Amino acid sequence: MTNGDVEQATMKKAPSLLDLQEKGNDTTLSFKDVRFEVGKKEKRKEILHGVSGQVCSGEVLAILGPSGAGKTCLIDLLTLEGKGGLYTGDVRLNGSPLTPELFTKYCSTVPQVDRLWAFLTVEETLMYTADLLLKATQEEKRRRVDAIINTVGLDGSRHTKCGNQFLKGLSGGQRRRLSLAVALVGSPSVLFLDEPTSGLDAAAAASIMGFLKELAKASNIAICCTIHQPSSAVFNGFDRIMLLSKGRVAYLGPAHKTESYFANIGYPVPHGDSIAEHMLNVVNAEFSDPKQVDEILNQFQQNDSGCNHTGPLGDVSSKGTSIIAQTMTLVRRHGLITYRDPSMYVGRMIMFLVACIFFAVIYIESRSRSQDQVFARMWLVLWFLGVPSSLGVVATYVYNEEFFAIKREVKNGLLSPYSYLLANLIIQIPFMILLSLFALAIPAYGMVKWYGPHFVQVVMMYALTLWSFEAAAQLFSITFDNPLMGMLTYMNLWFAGFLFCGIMVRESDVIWPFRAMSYITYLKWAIKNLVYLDFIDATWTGAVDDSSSPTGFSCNGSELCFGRTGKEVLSSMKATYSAIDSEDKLVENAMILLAIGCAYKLIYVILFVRKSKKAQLVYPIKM
Ligand SMILES: Nc1ncnc2c1ncn2[C@@H]1O[C@H](COP(=O)(O)OP(=O)(O)OP(=O)(O)O)[C@@H](O)[C@H]1O
Repeated sequence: MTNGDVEQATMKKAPSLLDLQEKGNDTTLSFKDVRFEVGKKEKRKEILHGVSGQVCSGEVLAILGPSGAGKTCLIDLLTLEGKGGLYTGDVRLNGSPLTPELFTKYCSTVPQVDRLWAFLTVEETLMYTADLLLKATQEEKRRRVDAIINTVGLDGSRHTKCGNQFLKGLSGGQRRRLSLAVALVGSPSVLFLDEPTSGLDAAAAASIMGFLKELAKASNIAICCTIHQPSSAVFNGFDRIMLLSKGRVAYLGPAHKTESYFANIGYPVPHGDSIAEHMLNVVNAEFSDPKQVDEILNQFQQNDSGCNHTGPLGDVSSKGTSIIAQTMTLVRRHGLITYRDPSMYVGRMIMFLVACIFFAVIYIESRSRSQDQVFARMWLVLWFLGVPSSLGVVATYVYNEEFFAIKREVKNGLLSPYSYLLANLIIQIPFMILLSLFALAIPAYGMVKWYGPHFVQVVMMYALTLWSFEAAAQLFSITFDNPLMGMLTYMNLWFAGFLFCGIMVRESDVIWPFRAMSYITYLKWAIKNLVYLDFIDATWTGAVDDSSSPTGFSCNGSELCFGRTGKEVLSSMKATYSAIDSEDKLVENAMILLAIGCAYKLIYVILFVRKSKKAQLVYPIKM
């Protein structure tokens, strides 16, 4: 028995979403004379040339067309998802202009690229979605999730992780079905799917289209999808189609009337060809006669009466949980993901431990705290701080991926960006302390004997440094869409921090405006405090009282002579490294570091909220 058979078999037993017969109110998404143009002045190019149509509840509208016809641009416009360019026209939901708020309440999207949480199973993914979205008892949510799993035929895979390129999990088709299942949790009135059959074999594609048709009817949902190259079986799953070519409508109407329409305008389907294949061929501007394509486009008369519902939209009172409830769910969800996914923290913990043990072995002689090991000990602090903090670059990548998944959830009304930011902070802080313990406990305190009584202060200062770097990593993770750009910027910041930390070059030797870097680098403030805490109260060997020396001590003729006490050693070091503090400035330094970290975090929060809520508005037509 194959997986599919098991799924089919189980489908018969449990109730499906279609059996629940939750019929929403009648809905019409209408769009009139929508246009999309890019470029300015003489480079201006119109891509959608006044497209009109509508999607009604209970039916599936498929947007078809050859490559470059404008399908993605149209679905982007309808889902307020554009990426640059000017969108104009009139898009309405039951007569009201479609705003981002209305979209979040009543619509849901299934993007072409599945943005699933790789380390969660099918069941966990849907249960967390239900927890985030629905005001219902656990039992009600469980029942709904079970029905959805059964509906999309994933019962046999309910405990399989979603997976990604590194983790084996669901197959491509199963991932598509899970993305659809996630979108169904909130019972949307309008469902948009971008290429729902991409990556599926012919049978799976036909089955998903058949299911969508049934779902549209059973739940009274308006479904709008783009399809690249439908097979005959897939084509039969559409109620209505909109055929696009060169950004214009070549046909809009019932799918079953397509064949007669093309025959009437002089393009009958040749014997043996499928209607889907034929119509895509005759409107293909790149591979057919352009005059023929223009003729077909000019012949089309918009007379699709369709529906025109203007009544109230569906009841959404059972949707939308409080920010606190969402935060708690997200803490549980991301706690579990963090536990399972080594890329964010667990991998770094191991790398911190290994890297710091390596440095401790290399600098093992510095445990003697003798005069000739003073600088070695300071360098060790720098390595302990510098190398682990550079690994924050991993976070830049991971947060970038996470952002796009969260953005999708914000768009589909699952959560507020503030809940995510709060949950992230709640998880981040203990992990920063854990990371610090991995970096310091064995290597620093076990191996090179850092000054024990200051353990807690050192760990806290170290955790604060890591948190500040993490804030920068988060900011750069969303500054650019491309994670590589964020990673490069993070590494630049880190290198600048290393250069201007007060050890490599004297602050006073650096010309302005570069000197400003030494004030905003994290490492400088962290090194000051960590060196101070390890040095100040420890006893140093090799120096003895010497009343004949102006310093009051000497080292049996050795030139490497820093002092007997921590204070003397730090004062001597300060002559070479102005960044070293011999006075207690622990609180001041920590506060400066915290302020820099908070500044990065604040910019991150502002950018995150703006970007995650960003919607491409469709402007009214210019008169
Ligand atoms: N921002 C943009 N700037 C310039 N041209 C654009 C932009 N966005 C889309 N286009 C152009 O508009 C046309 C329609 O693009 P669109 O992605 O909507 O096609 P499509 O029908 O979805 O094609 P495919 O099936 O191959 O994905 C293409 O020629 C594309 O190059």
